[in-house]
Amino acid sequence: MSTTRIIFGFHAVISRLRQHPDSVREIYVDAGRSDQRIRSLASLAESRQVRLIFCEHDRLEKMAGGSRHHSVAAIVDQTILASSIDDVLDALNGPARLLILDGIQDPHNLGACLRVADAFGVHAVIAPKDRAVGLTATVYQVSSGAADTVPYIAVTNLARTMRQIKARDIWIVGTADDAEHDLHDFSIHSSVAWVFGSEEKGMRRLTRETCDQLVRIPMQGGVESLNVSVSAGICLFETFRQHSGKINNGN
Ligand SMILES: C[S@@+](CC[C@H](N)C(=O)[O-])C[C@H]1O[C@@H](n2cnc3c(N)ncnc32)[C@H](O)[C@@H]1O
Repeated sequence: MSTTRIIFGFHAVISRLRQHPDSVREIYVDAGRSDQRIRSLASLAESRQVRLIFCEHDRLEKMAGGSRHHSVAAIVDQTILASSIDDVLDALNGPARLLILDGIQDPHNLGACLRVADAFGVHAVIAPKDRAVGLTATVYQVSSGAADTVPYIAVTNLARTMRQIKARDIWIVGTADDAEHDLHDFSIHSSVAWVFGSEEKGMRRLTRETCDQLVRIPMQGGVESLNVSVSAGICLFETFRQHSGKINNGN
């Protein structure tokens, strides 16, 4: 028997319908809405043969349990995009791009990290099973569908997983505002795993020590550090920029 979960919001529900229509059991829509957005969703659901149920606003509120639902929810089967890092790496036929998140607590940050991971072609997001938020309904919603496109792999021992990644010739770059190397002067390896720390404490000591190199994003103002998803966006954009430059220059 497969486990189900509830996802909320137009982006999350539409993305799930497009990526994994067979996993969508039913969709709930606020009966008070009949605008164009709802009509497009209804026609997409019909084309994928998924039942759309118009219900009272209160029912959606209860289903959402405090999350913002934007008048739409869906009951879906849990999808597992990949169960191990080896699954992901074995399926690649080019350089790897990975994102390692060491203990993100805030679902908004994890959702935003998944979103930038999707935008910049990350092959998997890896995080510890314990002391990290995991794929909650809010993460799904904030990720705007990226939780359905980027494999999220929760591991028991992050440092051990990092060593496995290194053994596959992937360069591991940790990020910290006190790192010696500056992102400006940093040539990013073709296969790279970026590591980001938690909101409050940054990377744990062992995680930091297991990195091949540490890099900082230069900042000008008075704040000590950037938000983790903003940092991930900057580093992944820079990776994308350098790697596409290499392709364009024929290197
Ligand atoms: C909010 S910061 C953590 C701040 C925490 N107080 C610390 O001591 O690291 C969350 C994560 O974003 C990344 N980050 C934030 N600012 C950065 C910067 N200027 N350069 C590199 N990474 C940064 C790091 O991965 C950091 O662990």
